[in-house]
Amino acid sequence: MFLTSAIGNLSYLGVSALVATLLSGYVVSMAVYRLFFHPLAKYPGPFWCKISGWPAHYHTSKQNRHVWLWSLQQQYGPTFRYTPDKLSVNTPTGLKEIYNPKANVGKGDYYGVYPRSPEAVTTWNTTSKETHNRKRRVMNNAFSDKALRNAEPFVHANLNRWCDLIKGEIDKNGGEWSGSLNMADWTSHLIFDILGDLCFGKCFDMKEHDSKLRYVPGLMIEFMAVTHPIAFSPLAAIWVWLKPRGLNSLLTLALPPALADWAGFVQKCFEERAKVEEDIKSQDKPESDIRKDFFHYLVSATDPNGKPSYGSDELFGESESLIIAGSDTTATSTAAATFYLVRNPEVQARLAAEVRQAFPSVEDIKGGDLLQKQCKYLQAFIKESLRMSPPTPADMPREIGPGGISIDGEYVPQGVVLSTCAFCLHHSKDLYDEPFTFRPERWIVGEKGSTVESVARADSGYMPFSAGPRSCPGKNLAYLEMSVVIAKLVHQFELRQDPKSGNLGGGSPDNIEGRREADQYQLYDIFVSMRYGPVVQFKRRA
Ligand code: HEM
Repeated sequence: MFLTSAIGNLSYLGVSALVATLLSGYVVSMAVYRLFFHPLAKYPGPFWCKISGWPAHYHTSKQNRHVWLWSLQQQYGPTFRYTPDKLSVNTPTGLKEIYNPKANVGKGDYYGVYPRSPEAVTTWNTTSKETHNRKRRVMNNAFSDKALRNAEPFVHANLNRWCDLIKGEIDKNGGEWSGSLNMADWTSHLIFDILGDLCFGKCFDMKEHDSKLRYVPGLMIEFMAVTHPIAFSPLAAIWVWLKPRGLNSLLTLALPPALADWAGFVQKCFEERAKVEEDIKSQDKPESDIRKDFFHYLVSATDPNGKPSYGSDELFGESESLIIAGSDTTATSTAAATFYLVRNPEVQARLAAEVRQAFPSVEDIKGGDLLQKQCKYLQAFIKESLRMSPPTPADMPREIGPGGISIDGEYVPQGVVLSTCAFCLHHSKDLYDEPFTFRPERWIVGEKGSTVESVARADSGYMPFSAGPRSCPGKNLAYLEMSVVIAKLVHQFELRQDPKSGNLGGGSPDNIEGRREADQYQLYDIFVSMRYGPVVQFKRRA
């Protein structure tokens, strides 16, 4: 009664002053709590990051999240606080303890931002362990050794055609060096085509000069570039809360055109593929006629009652995740590999010699022990490319569950978000000598000072595919693709940087810390990565 009459007597200015005072009080007490009483108060980190998540959001929106985290590691050591409730733990034990099947952690709000509806959650973005177990079993079947053996011919068919197109570029230019080819685009077209074949049983034909689909990778980038900063913003929890309360419907109505086109492309991919499966079944064709692409494993998965496991929204979600996870990552690593080939001619020559000795004819190159175990320098080259430029370069956040967790011997309570960051670990001076120098020999015992201990130390921080139950199921496919692409390239061609392309793709001394090495392939974090160049010319190898 007294309060109502007091408020009734206040002027407009008085009410504003009261609200401002209450708000400031809240902000100040929250800041004091976060600085001095929060469970993460004892960890080092920038002042503003301890009281607010906006500095981290700023660097995310600039696509520099991984580089920024690395610069904090330089300043504060491997373990630091970078938002009020997030701790980055860039140590080999941190990596093991956070990302293992028994760790008391799960995916949280970051991932909850992505699904377009509750039914469209995927293997990648589900926050439920139960749902993940169910989905991951299906995914593991799709990536089994047998499934990969069935998939390999399609990788070669696309790759051989791509190499023929490169030869066409050489011939068009007079038969010696080709014109200048931007490998960010060329590798993207190749890997998208392979993914189309392996996932939906149909190559997208993006590598063909008359392709009408070359705009699609740009749509996907736009989707990630918009969604990733939202998912890492301090408003992510509110966003996730609002999604089933009207936000999803609003987004369906008011989606920016590029994002709507992207959703349309994914929808078309999975509807066309679902129709093929239906047609085959209705025509009672033999089992052997069915292409065992990834989609086949999803569409034929059944629950314990024999009913299809995946509804159409879920199939949409999985298709979208697979296109992004399976194409952009491998395209980035392949573009990065061509960058390191042209920047390191002596490495390129040694690779060519190794591959040509193992496979006298380019047609003989195929996955298996000879390529993937005995070609040691090739495998070291791939590892070094993925170390220097990991395609998912920043943090993979994991939220601690009830009861907390012990990390590097320290107790951290429920609700805190932990992560390691691939770019930080991969550029840690404690694990790698000269971490910004490209040196495949660091992975081979006995070469240029590498010892059993130094290689084991390097391995302990190597995490391009993450680790544990949510690590990448496509890892073996990615290694297979990279191995055959690089082997077939160096077997047939010499590659050189277009002299007129300047330092496209590399770092620059006047850039921010972490982006200053001219010979490091630069990634722009959108959870996966945007990249530019390198611009490469090709010549037939004598
Ligand atoms: C160089 C290539 C690749 C890299 C560096 C890479 C990296 C990763 C990483 C770091 C994760 C963990 C993401 C997280 O914790 O949020 C992941 C998950 C995943 N990747 Fe890959 N990936 C690659 C290729 C592929 C390919 C070729 C496919 C499939 C065609 C694929 C499918 C997936 C899926 C479905 C997940 C979600 C797994 C789960 O949550 O259980 N990836 N990948």
